[in-house]
Amino acid sequence: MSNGAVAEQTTQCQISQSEGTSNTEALVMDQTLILSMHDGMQRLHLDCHTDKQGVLAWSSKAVRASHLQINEQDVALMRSSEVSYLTPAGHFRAELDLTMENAGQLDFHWTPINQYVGSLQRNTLFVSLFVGLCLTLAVYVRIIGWHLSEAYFRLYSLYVVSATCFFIVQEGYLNLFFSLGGWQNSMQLYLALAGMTVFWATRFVISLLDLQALWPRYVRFGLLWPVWIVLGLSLLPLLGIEANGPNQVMSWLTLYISVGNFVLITLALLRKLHTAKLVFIAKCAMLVAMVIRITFPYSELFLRQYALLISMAFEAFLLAWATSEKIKQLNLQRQLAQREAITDPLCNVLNRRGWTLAAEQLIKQQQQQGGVLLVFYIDLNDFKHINDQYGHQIGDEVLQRVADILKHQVRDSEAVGRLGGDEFVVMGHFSEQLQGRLLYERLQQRMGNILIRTSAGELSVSASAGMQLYQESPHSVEQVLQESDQMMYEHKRAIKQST
Ligand SMILES: Nc1nc2c(ncn2[C@@H]2O[C@H](COP(=O)(O)OP(=O)(O)OP(=O)(O)O)[C@@H](O)[C@H]2O)c(=O)[nH]1
Repeated sequence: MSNGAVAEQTTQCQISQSEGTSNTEALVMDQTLILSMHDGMQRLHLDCHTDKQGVLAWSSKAVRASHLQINEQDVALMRSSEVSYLTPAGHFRAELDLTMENAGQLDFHWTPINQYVGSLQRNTLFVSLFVGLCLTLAVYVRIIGWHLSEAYFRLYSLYVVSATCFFIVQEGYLNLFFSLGGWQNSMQLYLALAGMTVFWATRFVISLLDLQALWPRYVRFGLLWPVWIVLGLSLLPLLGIEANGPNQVMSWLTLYISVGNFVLITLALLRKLHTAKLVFIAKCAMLVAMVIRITFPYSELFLRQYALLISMAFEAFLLAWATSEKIKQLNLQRQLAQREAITDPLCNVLNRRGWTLAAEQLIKQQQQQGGVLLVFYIDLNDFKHINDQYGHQIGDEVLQRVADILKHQVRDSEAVGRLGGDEFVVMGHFSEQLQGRLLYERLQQRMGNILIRTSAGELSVSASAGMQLYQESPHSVEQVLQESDQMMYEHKRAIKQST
């Protein structure tokens, strides 16, 4: 026998499905052996030679129960995320009893102990990092959205937490804390978490992209109803109802919902919907990881496990980003709506409501800081005549031009408003009385006789003005308006009497 053959014999197990048969398969240390198994209970006989301690393990989830005897002694399970047994150095014979949930392939790994412990620790660190990241994002988004009524904050957290828990259970990480075969390995828990993940994921995406507003019928009957059915079916085993039929329906419905969801996200992307790009990239990352996992179930650890984990964390991050983008967009819309609510659309100055709010602020400012308040109230003279003679559109141009002139004369801190019709009002707060008077004179001079260029030619417009200078803060905006309106009216009467 050559040296090579001796070395080979010292590090491998011969595995047979019945004792004494010559029909054996070789499990070489540090390599994977895939065996075809039928469902139900079966016994494997192992005849092993090795010069170092090893760990015998498999990652298939089809094994419901296992029991190993080495040299007729029971071997206890190692506490690890996967089912694993410590094997001794030297020559030993072993019997491995396996109960398979269904027929299929089983991947055996037999790894030297030092290598196994190293990879286990690396694995645990890696998983903790990504699971920690996902859960932190879920909590963070929930805290940010706590006081906001938008549903997608809650839905995001529920989705990410369900998906992370599903991953933890599926990969067997709870086996590190609880003895194997306990509740954490139950099919009920696995199905319930799968159902919840599909449910919250679908509802989150629908809510974030407002898909129901775009395709109300399809989203309602084609996605929301099926997703409720999936959730219901996934919870059936928890109520003690276990059957293969509902599980199959759930699998097919889940596939249909995922495809439907993906199609709508793609359509939303094509419509250039806000945040659709981020959601699309996130879903593509998950899709690629899942395809890899399904296509290469026995590939190396990175592809089998980490690809899904990294995609999950990447997806959680992108969806959190999409959620914050959505909030930014909503805030912008709100600000715009608030601005619109206080702005005069024709003249782009404050409307009565906006001006009243600004005036209240200026009165408060004077109460706190002292100084004077100037109020300048104008009403165009015979504006009706302009409308009648040149038309409403030219009238509008005149009003816009008057508003422009007023805005140009004042600082940003002064409130310029159109109270309605051809009435405008300016209010400013000044630390010195002189500053207020100077503005008044400037406005009065500018508004005395205005030449306005319109599309009907140059028009001469005049205005009556009322001015009030308050050294003591007025009681209310109404008082200010009443008094300055009165002054303006007197001015107008004087003009009319003189003509
Ligand atoms: N073009 C235009 N006209 C408006 C608008 N709002 C009100 N008006 C007109 O403004 C005119 C205001 O008429 P009055 O309040 O009688 O004022 P006036 O013609 O300037 O007369 P006196 O104030 O007495 O000098 C009315 O004919 C309204 O129809 C608007 O947004 N655009």
